[in-house]
Amino acid sequence: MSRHKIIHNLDLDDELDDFDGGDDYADGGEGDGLTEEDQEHMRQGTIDVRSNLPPTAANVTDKQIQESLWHYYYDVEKTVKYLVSTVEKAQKVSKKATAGKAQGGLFSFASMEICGSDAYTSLGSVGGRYLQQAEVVGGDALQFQRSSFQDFFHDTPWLNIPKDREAIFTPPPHPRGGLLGGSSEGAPKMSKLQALAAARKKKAQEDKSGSNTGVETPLANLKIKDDVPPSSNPATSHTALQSRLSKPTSRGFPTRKRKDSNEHEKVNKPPTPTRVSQPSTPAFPEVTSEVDQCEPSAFASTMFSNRPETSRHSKNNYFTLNIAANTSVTAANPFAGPSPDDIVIAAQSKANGKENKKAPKTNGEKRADQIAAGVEAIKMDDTPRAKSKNLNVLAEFEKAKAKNAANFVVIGHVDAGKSTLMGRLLYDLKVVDQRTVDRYRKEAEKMGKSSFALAWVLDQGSEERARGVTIDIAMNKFETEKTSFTILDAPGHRDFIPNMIAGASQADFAVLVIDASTGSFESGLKGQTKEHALLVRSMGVQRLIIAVNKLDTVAWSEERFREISTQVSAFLTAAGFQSRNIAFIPCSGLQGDNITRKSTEPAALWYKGPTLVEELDNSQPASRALSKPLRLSVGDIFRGGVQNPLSVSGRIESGSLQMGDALLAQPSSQKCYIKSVELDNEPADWAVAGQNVTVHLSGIEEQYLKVGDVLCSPSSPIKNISRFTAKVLAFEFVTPMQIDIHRGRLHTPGRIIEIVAVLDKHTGAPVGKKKPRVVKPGLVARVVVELDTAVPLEAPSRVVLRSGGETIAAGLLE
Ligand SMILES: Nc1nc2c(ncn2[C@@H]2O[C@H](COP(=O)(O)OP(=O)(O)OP(=O)(O)O)[C@@H](O)[C@H]2O)c(=O)[nH]1
Repeated sequence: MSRHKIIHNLDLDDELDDFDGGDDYADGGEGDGLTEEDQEHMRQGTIDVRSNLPPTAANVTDKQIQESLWHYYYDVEKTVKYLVSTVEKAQKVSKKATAGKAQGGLFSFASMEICGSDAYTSLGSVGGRYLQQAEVVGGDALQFQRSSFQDFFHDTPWLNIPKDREAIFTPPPHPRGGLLGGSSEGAPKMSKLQALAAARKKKAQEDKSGSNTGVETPLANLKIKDDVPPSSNPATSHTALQSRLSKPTSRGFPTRKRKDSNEHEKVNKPPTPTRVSQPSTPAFPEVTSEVDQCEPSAFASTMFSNRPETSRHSKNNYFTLNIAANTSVTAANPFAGPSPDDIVIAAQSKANGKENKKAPKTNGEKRADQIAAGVEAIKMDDTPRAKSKNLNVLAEFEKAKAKNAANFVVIGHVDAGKSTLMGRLLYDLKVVDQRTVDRYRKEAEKMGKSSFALAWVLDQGSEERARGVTIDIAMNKFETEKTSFTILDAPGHRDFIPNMIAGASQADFAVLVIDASTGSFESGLKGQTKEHALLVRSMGVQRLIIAVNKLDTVAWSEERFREISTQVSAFLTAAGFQSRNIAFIPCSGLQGDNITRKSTEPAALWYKGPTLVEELDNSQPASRALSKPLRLSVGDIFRGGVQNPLSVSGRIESGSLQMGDALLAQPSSQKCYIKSVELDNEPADWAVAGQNVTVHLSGIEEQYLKVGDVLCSPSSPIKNISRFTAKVLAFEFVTPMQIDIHRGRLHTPGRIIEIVAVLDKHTGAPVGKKKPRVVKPGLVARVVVELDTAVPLEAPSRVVLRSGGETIAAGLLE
């Protein structure tokens, strides 16, 4: 049985009895308090042992026999063996002592030196190891000791000991341990009889001083924390224990319930792994502030491990603290603690005000809220408004003959080389200058991550740089002759898929980066390569450019390129991409081959197709929902414009806006006004669908706006809904279940309450059973989703449904 189990199986009462009896063990009683059964065992055992002892051990007393019998649980054989060996040892000592005496009695004195101060102070009593041994065996040795002692001093006047006969007391070689005090760790192991004698001595001292230290120590170890109500468990409460432990007892031996002669030793050993340990200090600062609390011993912890959790140290507290602590220490230990997905969602739901859900309001509170809302509604808005130029924005847009604008999201498995590829592209197009890249290179080298220098052009966060992983969408712009592009560099790590979804929701098309190096393509395909491709497709992305990257690692093998292209295009067409909308480019982001210039590598000359930038420029201009009502998804909120107004940035999904326009923020239903507009950090009078814009607002306070909200025109507002029907493609098994609903930056909890039908992928007609209980991965189904709170959503928004950190389905609101 494991030690853990042994300790758990101990009976508390038994153990406490042992504590009671442990000291009585040495009180000299001869079986006082023994049960009748024990007395009979003892009587018979004494007879048996005596009859088995050899003549050399004739001097052994009944008391010694009985102590040994008790120790060995009436095992006659062991008792005899033990007593014989003890007598033999004593006789050896005695012989040596005799020899010593013959040499002037110095040996016995030397022996006393070995015993050290114990022997000296316990002279004639117990405690000194040597003397004690002699006393136990009785007979010759002890007599010899005493006589030799007397002999030694017979010619010595009192207190006038000649120098050459003075004792030199040397301390014991090890700190004294065990029952005589001090730690038993590192101390020489006591013999059993030494332990008995030590216990006697201790008892005698306690009797003298009237103190009860013998029970106080285990009691202190068993101390139950004050926050456990004493009455909750009378058998184990502090007072109950104290009264039990300090109860006087007349028994000479502990009761026979003892299971193992070594149990004390066991429970006094260092803490077991089962101990309910406090979390380490740095992670839980709040907990460490309570260091004044007594820690229970290992024994007590084990015995009381079932006690109710205290409010202060409840598991919940640990969990909350853990998250809080880890969010700030991720740089030190990046992947410790809760997953970044948890952190992202926790932070965003906090921003959405969904953390710490309040208790339902009372009627009185509701009435007060209504009155406050009414007052708010009739309040005069005295914020100075920007004067509208009353432009015909669509006509202005036509006139401007602006370049095509396109957003593309860069997706792919973690470490496929997405950021490096985009960093290279920006560097080669001179969007990023040489000095900046040199600086990144030096800094990256210092951190031992020199290969990430180009990725740092996109990965600007210190945590991203320390971890070498993209965490959030990085936005960058560049222009070709025909098009103004916005790069949305998405994280590849599965923990940051919510951020990838936010990026994909703003994209007109996608660049899928695949790591062609040996083994990486295969593992990426099983990982996020497929998931990302499926996600962007479900979110309405139709065009995909596949950058078959890191071809430098496989010597620009055309065969490898073909193999990857074949496998990936088979998967993509199965996922709903049309072959004319997908293109493959062999490239090396690190070396810059086939990104903005054709590769000059001799091994890469087999490729005659376009570079990545050329392929990007071939993209058809994205259609803009210019004539539809305004919908601006809030991607970021900040203060900092002229006179510090509240500013938001995001993509205009549909419609248009201009300075001075009134807006409605949903779901808060707060009205506000556009004070000024910025496009690409330049002031502008207006902006249209498809553009990423910054608007500085007036007439609204921060608490009414959150990331993921929608700004719309008050005349055609988006509605807040708490239930919708959607046509979704299942990535995993879908059943009525708890989910998180993602639309762009909006995340909200809810549940699938009904699976209406599984649908034919091509016709959209219901197939199979009505209201099936489960949708298998790969099938399309119509589901009804209920949200915890009403949010601005409308058909035909694209939503992603996730559960437990996995994307389970994605599709369109109906
Ligand atoms: N040999 C070689 N290594 C490359 C190439 N492109 C990127 N790498 C290396 O691959 C590693 C990962 O590059 P990143 O650009 O951070 O990859 P990523 O896909 O952006 O990573 P996440 O955004 O975290 O998913 C870095 O060490 C790069 O130097 C390439 O073309 N050839």
